[in-house]
Amino acid sequence: MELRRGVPLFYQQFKALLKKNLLLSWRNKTATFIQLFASFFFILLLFCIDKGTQASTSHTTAYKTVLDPKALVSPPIPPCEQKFFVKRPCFDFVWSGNHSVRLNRIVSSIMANNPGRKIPSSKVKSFRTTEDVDAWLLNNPMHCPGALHFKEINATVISYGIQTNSTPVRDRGYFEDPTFKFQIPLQIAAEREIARHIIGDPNFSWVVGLKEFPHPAKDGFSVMSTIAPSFLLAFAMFGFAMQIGSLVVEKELKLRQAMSMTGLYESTYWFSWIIWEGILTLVSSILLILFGKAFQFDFFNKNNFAVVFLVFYLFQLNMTGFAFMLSSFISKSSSATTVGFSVFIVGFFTQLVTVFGFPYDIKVSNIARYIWSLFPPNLLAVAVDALAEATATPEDVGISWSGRKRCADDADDDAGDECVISINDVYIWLVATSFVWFVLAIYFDNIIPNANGVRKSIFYFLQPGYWTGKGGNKVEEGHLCSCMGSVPRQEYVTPEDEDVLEEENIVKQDVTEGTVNQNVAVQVRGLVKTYAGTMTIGCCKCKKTSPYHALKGLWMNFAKDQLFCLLGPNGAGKTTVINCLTGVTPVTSGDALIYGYSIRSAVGMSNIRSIIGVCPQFDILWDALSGEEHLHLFASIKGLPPDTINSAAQESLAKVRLTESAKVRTRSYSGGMRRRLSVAISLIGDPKLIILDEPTTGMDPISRRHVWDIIQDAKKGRSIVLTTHSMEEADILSDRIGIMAKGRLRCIGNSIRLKSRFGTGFVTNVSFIENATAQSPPNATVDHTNQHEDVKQFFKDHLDVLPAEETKSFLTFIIPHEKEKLLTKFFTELEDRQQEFRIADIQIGLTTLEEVFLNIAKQAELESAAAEGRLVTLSLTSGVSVEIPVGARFVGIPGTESPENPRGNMVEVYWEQDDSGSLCISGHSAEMAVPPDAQPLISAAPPSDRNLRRGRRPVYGVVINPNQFGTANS
Ligand SMILES: Nc1ncnc2c1ncn2[C@@H]1O[C@H](COP(=O)(O)OP(=O)(O)OP(=O)(O)O)[C@@H](O)[C@H]1O
Repeated sequence: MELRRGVPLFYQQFKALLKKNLLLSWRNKTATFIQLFASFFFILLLFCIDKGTQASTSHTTAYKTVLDPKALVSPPIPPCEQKFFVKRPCFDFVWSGNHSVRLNRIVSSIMANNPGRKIPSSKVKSFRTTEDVDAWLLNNPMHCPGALHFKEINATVISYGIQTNSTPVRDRGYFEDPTFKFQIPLQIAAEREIARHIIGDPNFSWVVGLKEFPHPAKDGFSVMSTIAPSFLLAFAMFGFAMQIGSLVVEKELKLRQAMSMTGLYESTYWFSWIIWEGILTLVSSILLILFGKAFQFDFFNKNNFAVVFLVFYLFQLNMTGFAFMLSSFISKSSSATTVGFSVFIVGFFTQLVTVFGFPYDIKVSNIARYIWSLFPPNLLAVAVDALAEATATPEDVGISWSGRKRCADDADDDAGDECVISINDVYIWLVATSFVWFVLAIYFDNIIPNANGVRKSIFYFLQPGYWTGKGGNKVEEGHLCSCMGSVPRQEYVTPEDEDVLEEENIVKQDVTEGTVNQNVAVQVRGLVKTYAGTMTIGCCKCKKTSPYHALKGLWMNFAKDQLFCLLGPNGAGKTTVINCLTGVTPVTSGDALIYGYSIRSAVGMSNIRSIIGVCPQFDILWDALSGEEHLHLFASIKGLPPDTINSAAQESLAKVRLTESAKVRTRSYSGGMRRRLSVAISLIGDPKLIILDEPTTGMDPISRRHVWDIIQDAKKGRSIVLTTHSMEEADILSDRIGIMAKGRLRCIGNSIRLKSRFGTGFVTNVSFIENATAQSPPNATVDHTNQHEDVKQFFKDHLDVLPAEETKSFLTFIIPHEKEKLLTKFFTELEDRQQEFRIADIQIGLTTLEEVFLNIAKQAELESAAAEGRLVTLSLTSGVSVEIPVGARFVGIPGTESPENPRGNMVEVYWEQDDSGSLCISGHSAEMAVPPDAQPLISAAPPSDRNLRRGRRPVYGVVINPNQFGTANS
């Protein structure tokens, strides 16, 4: 099948990724809804705050333009209850001068003639003198808003004085004005009634009108310029945190790595995200303005639509770039909210500062302004402030499209030269910094180590190969701020195993002759992978790790049309081999050719990606996508022609028996189904090489057998590299097996060869005639012991072996390979005596692959322990403890020498591997005399004994070379 390449592939991948983003957003409806519609809630909040603010200033016309002020005509004395926070019982007024009859009459008239309301006598309190009133007011604060003090001078003159309660009392945000509310009505009433009394005309009157000045509206508290920037920033934070989360999740779950392994262009990846986020921000910006208009904000109604839209759209786009850049530094998606919140908090304060005028003022240096403008919330604040200013009063008309280039103060001639930034300048800043964020996002993404600790050099973009696509993909490992320790060269070690050596020589011959073997799918040429030790300098500590040789020089061929199985204990290096072959991790030295393409070349790797299918060790799937959608996505990324994608996906699903669950989201898949889908993804596009890293892990036996069938089927016409911990799987599926341990290939060959070379020998099961009693007289007892003893003796006499396992009905013997020549004759004779020994059946077979595996793993562990010189304490049954090297078999015990036994005693130590594969002592033999011909190999004591310095004196065993004496070594 011809796969797409170049621009058509870019477009196909772009469409597939856009569809994936659309599906993920659609499936994650709550988050998407919040991202798009959060503006509604913030606009609603702004509306409520605006209404609240208007209510709190409704008593004053200061914030309104007053052109034709209305007069307040002869205001009445208000009831005392209208005084803020008055205490009951309260009085509308108190007065002094009650000893005078005339004055009493005047006050009665004030009460009776109060416009609109007669004042009852219970609401007025009289005193004789001014001092009495003062004493009462002092003792009864807040019980009365005003006092009148009358004095009769003569028949035609009555003087009066007024007192008001001027304690500043605030209610719902504003202070009561005692002059207008209480003093002036009292004054008008007193003067009116005194005049009527003196003139003697009860209807004498005049009209007093109280009017404010006509005035322009005062600049007051503007919700849009003060609170709105923070609110709009908070609204943008939803999208911001989600964008970081989406990018980091794909990184964290290695989804991006899986797509890259399938051949995804880096440019497509970024482009698809930018376009998708661009669409979301476009919609949310339009919705924001529509909601603003719906709530009748002048800010949205009077300013030109395009002017306001561009502010919010460019700001949100800028925040997207900012989010992309920050996501490079974050490795856990759970941190996205924290980062979003932190940016909001910082933005909140810097916006406050911006609204107060810093640094967008002619007096502040340009440098400060440029630095300040790098933080997107500040640009939003300055733009929103300008737009709010332009619609602050009813007379303001807002900013038109053509007016976007004018500074807010330009209209004001006096302050015209003060303005430093127009809305148009904000646009330019937002566009320019968005571009910077996107470029930095790609740059940091390349130079900050990915989930596998791989990154590019900090100057990678200066390499011409990066731009031409030839060799510019060189990657490094380790953290940016880590000082890489020097990587020691991996010394060449000649393989001990003859098959491994032969394989190595075959590959080396190809390398020397420069030939590419046409029968070989993958040729591994001296692959070395060393994870460099790093020294990370933290704030208070320095963490140092030493280099680790994960692969120590692998030479092998994986033939075409064959399944090669890589086995090995945990940490052997299997996944590292796969990661090197798939370009996930760079190789330290050596190379590998996959169908002739080198994994070390960028061009080679891009060709390799189109011909391989990979099933990674852990399922790399989007929970919200279905099995079918996964296959469509990966098929598109791979470059399958669009008209074949659906059929290829259906075929792959059918192969792994997931057709019925094709439309079910993988969140609902069982572990086995997820694994099968991963296998299906690796099969899509008919790859020439399939790499399966533990494909059946976690599967039940039925699913496992089914996947084996799939693999058997897939073997036809292509090569498969399989790693597994299931020996049964390896035995059934493999054409060839390589067992690795500690980064080296330990053996290679087909299953039978490995078993015969590395197994302990032939397993022979002898089963006895069951229910022998049935053929014996009823009360006769069959002596199993005798039966068994005879057979045991027969094996002992002829092959010198004892049973490895014994039950009532069978005996199991392991016959070493060396005895192979004796076997034909031995079994013929045993069969002849079958009746005599009452043997029902004799079965003979090779030892299992598992045993081979365990032997190889144990051998590797022993070698490594010996090389590292690790010590462990052997506690003897005699009570003595000796320090011995891990893996030592025969150990002489110091202090057991005697005149009769001058060489002392030794024990044979039995080793086993614990769950983690490390060697541990399982027991030891009885003490025996060290044979005279045995040679001590080494003393376990290290040259400088730290324990001695601590005052303890450990006993060190003497390792004895088992080859130096005959009997013990058998
Ligand atoms: N990025 C890394 N940095 C340092 N050491 C690493 C890194 N990745 C792997 N290793 C080490 O390399 C060794 C080989 O690891 P690898 O994953 O290849 O083993 P494996 O044979 O696949 O094991 P398993 O069967 O558990 O998957 C291990 O000791 C591992 O700790």
